[in-house]
Amino acid sequence: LQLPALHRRHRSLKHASQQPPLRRQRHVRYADEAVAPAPRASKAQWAQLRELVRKDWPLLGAASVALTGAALADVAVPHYSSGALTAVVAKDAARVRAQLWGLSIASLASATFTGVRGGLFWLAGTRVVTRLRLALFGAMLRQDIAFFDSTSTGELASRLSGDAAKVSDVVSFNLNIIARQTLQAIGGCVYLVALDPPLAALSLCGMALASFLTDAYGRLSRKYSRETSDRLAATASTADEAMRNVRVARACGAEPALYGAYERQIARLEQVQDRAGLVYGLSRVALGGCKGLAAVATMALGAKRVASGALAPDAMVRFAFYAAFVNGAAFDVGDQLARVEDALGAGAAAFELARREPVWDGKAPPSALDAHDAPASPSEGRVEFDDIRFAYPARNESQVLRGVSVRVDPGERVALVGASGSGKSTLTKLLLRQYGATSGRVRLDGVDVRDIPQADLARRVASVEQDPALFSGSIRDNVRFGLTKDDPRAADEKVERACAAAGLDEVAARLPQGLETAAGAAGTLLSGGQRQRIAIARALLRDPSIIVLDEPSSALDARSEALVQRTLDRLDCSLLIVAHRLATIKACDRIYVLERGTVVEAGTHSELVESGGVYAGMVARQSFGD
Ligand SMILES: Nc1ncnc2c1ncn2[C@@H]1O[C@H](COP(=O)(O)OP(=O)(O)OP(=O)(O)O)[C@@H](O)[C@H]1O
Repeated sequence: LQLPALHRRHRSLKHASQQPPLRRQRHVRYADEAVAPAPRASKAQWAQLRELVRKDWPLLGAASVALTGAALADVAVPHYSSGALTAVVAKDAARVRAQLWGLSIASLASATFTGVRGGLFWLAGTRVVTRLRLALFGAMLRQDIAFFDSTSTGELASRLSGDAAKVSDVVSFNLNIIARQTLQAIGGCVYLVALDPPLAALSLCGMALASFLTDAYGRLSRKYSRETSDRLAATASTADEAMRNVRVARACGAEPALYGAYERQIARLEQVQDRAGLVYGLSRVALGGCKGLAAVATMALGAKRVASGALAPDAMVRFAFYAAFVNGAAFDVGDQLARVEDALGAGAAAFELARREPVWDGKAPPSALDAHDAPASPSEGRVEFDDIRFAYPARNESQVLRGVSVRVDPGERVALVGASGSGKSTLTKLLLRQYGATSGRVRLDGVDVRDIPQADLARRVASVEQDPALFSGSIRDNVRFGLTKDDPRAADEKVERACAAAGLDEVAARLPQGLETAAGAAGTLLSGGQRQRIAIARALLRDPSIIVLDEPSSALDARSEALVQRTLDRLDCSLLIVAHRLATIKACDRIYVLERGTVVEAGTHSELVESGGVYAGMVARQSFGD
């Protein structure tokens, strides 16, 4: 599952815009349509499975040798057990002993080889699931941000855990059983034909009918399996959203509504699982019936042939043993083949995701995973938004930015103000290259941001979001998040300096373990203001040439606000601030006022107040886009 070479992923905007909408690429189907047999697992899925196991060929080779040994030993078992039985009936003690010795050796050999085979296949399966999960997680990290707008994290987690495990079972168990039972069935068939060809032909007809039924069941089960995994992903996504937002849910008394939503998703899942169970039951009835009738017919013909003298009674006993042995093996092969198809059906979405190419434009890929060695370019922090038009991919029809031009010169502080929804944050997202402009250019130091490797862009532009995201780990870990240990910027004294500049030191002094205090999953153990300071310290530590600051309107108290303001004043890098506070705005070199995706005014605080326009109205109302 190596991702294709980078150059193949360079796409033109035109190409990108021809991609089908993301919704259509996903496979969650909720309609309770009649279940039609699904096509066989596609060649692509088999090819991906082969690719996954390729590195484990030595392991699988050794497992196959053990498997062949186990199968041969197993084929010998009915020979000795039927021989022992006929010797017992004939009261031939010497033959009974000889047969029992043979049976003991065959059984011990079978047990040993089976153990080795099982262990080695298990190991191979573990490696496959690890590789698939890594490929999936890497693919997720590489996706364009628009992908995450239309795919829930719960669904992705479900692909990563459940679907990947199913695919690994194919290697650990299913293919292993298929190979073993196929060898046993072939060996047994050879034995049957050698014993009595007409009787063998009848037995084989019964098996052919059973395999036809198994195949039909396999197709249905594959379809159900795909549906089950999609619906499981949907339930995971509902649960994930509810758990992530449990505090809001509690505050709104929304638990019953959330429970109801989950219950509906589970009911849909149950529906498809019920149908799958019914089909499974019916298939067992048909297969069991077919097996039983084939055994009766074989016995009847065998009895006739023994009565006519065409077949020795001893040979008939052997035949009965081997017919049951081959029947069992053939049945298992069919059953396991259905499970393989089933698992590949369930894993199809995971495979597709692992191979999904992010939709992007420009020379550099959108994820730093693909640009480890990008050299740090010198940067002066000059930004130009040049006649930007933009609509979010998930909402193509509504233009959020309509011809916006904004400039930030090196070392300048520039504020974006305007009513909620006017497009201020969106503009900053284009600088961070979370999305690509539909038309127009965003340049950093004269270079289109789409051509700057993501790792380099992350070095030059730091961002402080309105509601900063934190990761599990300590406050210190969160401040140096993303920096490697050998990065000189991650040194303890630098972290402490950045924390002091952001006012985090006094927060840490009040916490039991200072900067080592856990932030809690998603920063739940800290207040909004504390999270904001961590994000500011994180940005300062990176020593960027420009900081994008989406200012919260209320997360900091007056004292912290003054402290952060003083810190910002001392910075010599450029600042692009989505501003909500007069103190911040006044200190800016230029202010752009946005209204419904266009710049309606630009200038300094005093110029704009004097002009008596939209901004002057905001100042009069003391309201800056809240
Ligand atoms: N990921 C997204 N997908 C689709 N539409 C979005 C997305 N993010 C924002 N929008 C829409 O884009 C418009 C502009 O949003 P934006 O966040 O840029 O506004 P803003 O001026 O920063 O507002 P605020 O001051 O409230 O943060 C809004 O109508 C919003 O609904």
